[in-house]
Amino acid sequence: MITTSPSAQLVSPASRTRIKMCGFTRERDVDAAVAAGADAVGFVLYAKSPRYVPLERAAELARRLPPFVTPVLLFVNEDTAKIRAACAGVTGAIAQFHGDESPQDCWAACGSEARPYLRAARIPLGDAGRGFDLLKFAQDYSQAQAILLDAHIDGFGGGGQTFTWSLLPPNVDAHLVLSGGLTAANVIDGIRALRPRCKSLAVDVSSGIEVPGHKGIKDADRMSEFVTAVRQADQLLCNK
Ligand SMILES: O=C(O)c1ccccc1N[C@@H]1O[C@H](COP(=O)(O)O)[C@@H](O)[C@H]1O
Repeated sequence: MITTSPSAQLVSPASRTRIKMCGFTRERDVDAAVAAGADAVGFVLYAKSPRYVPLERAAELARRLPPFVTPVLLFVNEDTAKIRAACAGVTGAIAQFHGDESPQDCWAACGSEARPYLRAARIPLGDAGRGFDLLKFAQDYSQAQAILLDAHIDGFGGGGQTFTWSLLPPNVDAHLVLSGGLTAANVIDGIRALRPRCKSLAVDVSSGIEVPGHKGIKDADRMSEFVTAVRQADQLLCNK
């Protein structure tokens, strides 16, 4: 017989928010992310990023991952042949397109090979977010496995900035991944604001799990706190 403490709550599978952590450069941080409960671990293959790792290094780090933790390769306006080669070099990898890639670019690099990919939608900061047509974007990139929402900043991403979640449309016919400036302190609000608006919601964090001032160097405590906060959000939404 399975017993639970009176205060224990079962979280239904539908309400378990998947967590991607991104921008890894070190073995110990990858291991800590897995231990904390990350579902996906991202590697930035964009040479201008402070979190950049060459493909061989990403592949080496990804080999540490246990089954059912997905490696994600992040690209910004990369050459199609290089994307294909990179994905082929990392077992089980999915791609994240974070630049100006068109639907056709994404299809040529991944879709035509039946490889899942995420497409980043870079939402303008503040009130300007109102002008971003997420419904059209989701339709244009309907072949993507999910649309990843990030704040529009210089340098394409990883800036630790939030956009205004409340300005997004109430009904988006897509799986969404919320990112951009998430931390253990704000992710509960983010999940509560976004999950009712889409088919499913996952979250993605990079800056918010780093040692302050050290891009690409992750903090094990921050990773655990982030996962704990996401699980609290799941409980809150489960009990509504
Ligand atoms: O991490 C980077 O340096 C980066 C560079 C270029 C494009 C995207 C990048 N990171 C991604 O941006 C989002 C949000 O990150 P943050 O939590 O606000 O730091 C996330 O998907 C990162 O992987």
